[in-house]
Amino acid sequence: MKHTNSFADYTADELKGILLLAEKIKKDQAAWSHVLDGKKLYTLFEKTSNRTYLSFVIGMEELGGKAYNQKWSDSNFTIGDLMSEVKYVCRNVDCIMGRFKKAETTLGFMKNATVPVINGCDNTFHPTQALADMLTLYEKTGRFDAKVLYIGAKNNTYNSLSEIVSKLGGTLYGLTPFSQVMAIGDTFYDDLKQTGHYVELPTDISKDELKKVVADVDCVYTDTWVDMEFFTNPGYAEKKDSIINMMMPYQIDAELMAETDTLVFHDMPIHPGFEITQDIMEQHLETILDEAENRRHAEKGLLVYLLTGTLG
Ligand SMILES: NC(=O)NCCC[C@H](N)C(=O)O
Repeated sequence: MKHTNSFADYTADELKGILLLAEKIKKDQAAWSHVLDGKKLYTLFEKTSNRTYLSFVIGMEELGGKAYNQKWSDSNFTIGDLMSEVKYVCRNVDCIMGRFKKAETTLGFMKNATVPVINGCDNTFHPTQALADMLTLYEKTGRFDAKVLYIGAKNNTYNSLSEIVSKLGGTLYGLTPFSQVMAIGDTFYDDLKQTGHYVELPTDISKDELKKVVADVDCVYTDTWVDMEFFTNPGYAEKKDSIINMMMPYQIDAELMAETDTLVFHDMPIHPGFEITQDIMEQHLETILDEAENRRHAEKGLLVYLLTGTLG
């Protein structure tokens, strides 16, 4: 029984196995349409969602299983003892996917659950997005050891992407002038640096130097400058202008992407005019939609692995 939160809990071979399984299922969906017959997935959303909801619910159905969705606000998890509620849920379902605002809640579920719990994005990690990103990179480059330049806020998506790229032998270059408040261990980034596959770029890097990195990598990746729940944080309105001013020099724009065929990824929802310009978004939208669709395919590989113990 295995939970999915930090990729520190997975070996590189396991991750490659899940991605290859995902690719196999994607190429012959009919052959896998009964593999999870009778299996039940409970999906819980405290944070809002489009891709995580659709990909898990439809993915589970395509594998022969069923997903039962619940809004966090309609649930009883916060009005009583969490441990006993989680244990009760596990008497009913085979797997839990939770998208919670805080890592403490994700970890509370993982500590008490007797079925696999998948983190569907909290304030620290977004592992299923990272699996979809690697599947997309593998499809487009034929390699697991891809080179990725992430430009944007240091956040949940960044953490999981950094973990998986470095674990699979690629290189993650991070240009992250702004950091979200996250419940991450003190040594997380130092440990990544120790791998030799994670490089933090100086925020005063010149545009010419940055363009050289862009030309050298397989993919430039960006995400929203503030996580979705951040909008409701007290004080956000006052901070908004300073965040925009700080981040605007790092926008993915035509000048940065000139004379290169480097891929552009975004985990969506996109905010054109902020982390990426409208023209660059439109130019790379098919790739971004391939990446978004791959949420479902990557999660199908993960669900089959977690619920059957096989990598196909
Ligand atoms: N594809 C997604 O699941 N996107 C939304 C989550 C990422 C973003 N960093 C957030 O937490 O709001």
